[in-house]
Amino acid sequence: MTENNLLPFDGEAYLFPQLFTAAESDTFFRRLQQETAWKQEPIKMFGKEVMQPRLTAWYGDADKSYTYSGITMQPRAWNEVLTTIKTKVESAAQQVFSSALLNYYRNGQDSMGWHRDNEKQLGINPVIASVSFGAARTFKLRHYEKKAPVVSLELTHGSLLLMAGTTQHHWEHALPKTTKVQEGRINITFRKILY
Ligand SMILES: O=C(O)CCC(=O)C(=O)O
Ligand SMILES: [Fe+2]
Repeated sequence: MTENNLLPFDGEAYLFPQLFTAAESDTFFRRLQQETAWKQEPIKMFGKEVMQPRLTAWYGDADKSYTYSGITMQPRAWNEVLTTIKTKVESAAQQVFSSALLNYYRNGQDSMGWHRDNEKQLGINPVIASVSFGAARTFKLRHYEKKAPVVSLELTHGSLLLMAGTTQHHWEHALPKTTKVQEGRINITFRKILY
């Protein structure tokens, strides 16, 4: 990997700030916003059902369903725009993906809490490829056991973040709420589901 590792120890994270040009990214944002089957899903939090603070959709190879934060998602078939993005991401990541979780953060009040992408279905040291379009948002990683240090990144329009190695064991990540952003952001995390 020619990019610099952003994590000081216990994992790997690499940022490609401009995998896609601004013009490509504008088109992808608009198409993903319009063509995706967005839904707001409930999630169990301390035994209570609450709505997730974002819209989501799950796409992927037909034989790979996925359980994420307690919800099992049936994948929709890859469409043209996702296939185009996936092909470019696979060549940057040097790895093939089976599935994609799409997240639509409608504004700065939409968010994702601290978690690790450590489901057994992803294997021991998964590569997670995270592409962002639309409003730039701050993404945070922090060491899981120590809750520090915190590494903050700006995920800008057309960027790719790769998390690899032992990151999902030792680091958790989040997309915090912010009052500074009024515009939407669409994120796609490509994953490889093994079974
Ligand atoms: O929106 C982001 O950048 C984070 C998404 C994420 O962590 C996930 O889908 O697991
Ligand atoms: Fe995640």
